[in-house]
Amino acid sequence: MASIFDMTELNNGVRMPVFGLGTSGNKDQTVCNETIKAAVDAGYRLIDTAQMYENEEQVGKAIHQLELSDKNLFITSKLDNTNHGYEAASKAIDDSLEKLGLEYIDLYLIHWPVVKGREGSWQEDNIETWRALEDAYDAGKVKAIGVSNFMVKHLENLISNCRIKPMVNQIRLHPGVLQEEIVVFCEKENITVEAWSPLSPLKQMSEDEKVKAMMEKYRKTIAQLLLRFSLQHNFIPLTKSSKAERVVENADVFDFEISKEDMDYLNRLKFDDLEAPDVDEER
Ligand SMILES: NC(=O)C1=CN([C@@H]2O[C@H](COP(=O)(O)OP(=O)(O)OC[C@H]3O[C@@H](n4cnc5c(N)ncnc54)[C@H](OP(=O)(O)O)[C@@H]3O)[C@@H](O)[C@H]2O)C=CC1
Ligand SMILES: O=C1CO[C@H](CO)[C@@H](O)[C@@H]1O
Repeated sequence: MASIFDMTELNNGVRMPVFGLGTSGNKDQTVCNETIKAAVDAGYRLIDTAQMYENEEQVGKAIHQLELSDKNLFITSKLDNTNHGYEAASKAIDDSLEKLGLEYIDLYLIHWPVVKGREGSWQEDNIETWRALEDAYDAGKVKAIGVSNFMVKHLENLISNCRIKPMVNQIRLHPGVLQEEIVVFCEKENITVEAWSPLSPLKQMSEDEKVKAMMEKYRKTIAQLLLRFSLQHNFIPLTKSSKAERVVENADVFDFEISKEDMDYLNRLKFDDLEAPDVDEER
């Protein structure tokens, strides 16, 4: 991976940055302003928010301070679990556009496949909700549409019942949680994979002697090793910090390559306290 400015092409031809800034937990306007400015200065172009994070307005304000047209930002938001269903989802997309202060959103995702009150009918629910995303796509309100936390059965159901195939699936991925079945499925279906919480094993890995040796060998922090690991898997990592200096540190991952032997070691790591979420649990 040569540069933070590299782009990948989605299955509809839209180009998406290969490295992203997460914003979950950053609601404070000053924190949003400082971290988003630091990110864009460091080369991040993809910014990930969600209705659930209750910060679309703050993220919108922060990006509008940056002379958006010059910076070519790629903004993602996600449908809140309470907004499933055609009517509610259509309205929710308009709400996101308004809160973000944008004419269009680059990527809009269904956040979770199984939600409260609709757990017994997730198949129909996802098909109906997806129709709202398809119509918003046709109307130019969103430039790409996708899903998050969808496993193979959820995607199979959607793909066999939709007009427009999802372009992206955003799932939890890091050493210890590699979710191979869904990753291979997405590769086969040409659905781009984003990795959420890529830094989850920071603490666990800090106690690992081999990882400590890698830090010396590559002269990188564990956070940087984890983000590089994600890039070498061809995932788009989304990483968040409330501190501008960490946002900058996390972007400094395009000048080294983790060897195959070290990747194999990181791929084999397992942690008792880190696992993939149970996506069938209602939310
Ligand atoms: N689709 C989904 O269901 C989900 C999507 N997401 C998305 O993915 C994004 C990333 O996931 P998230 O778990 O937030 O982020 P990360 O995996 O990047 O981890 C963030 C945590 O690590 C800390 N951190 C960040 N950088 C460093 C560093 N260099 N050194 C040490 N600690 C560091 C942060 O603390 P501090 O802020 O104090 O620096 C924070 O506690 C989210 O923000 C969100 O946009 C996340 C979860 C679920
Ligand atoms: O996007 C998200 C941010 O973090 C939350 C708590 O871990 C998740 O549940 C959610 O999906």
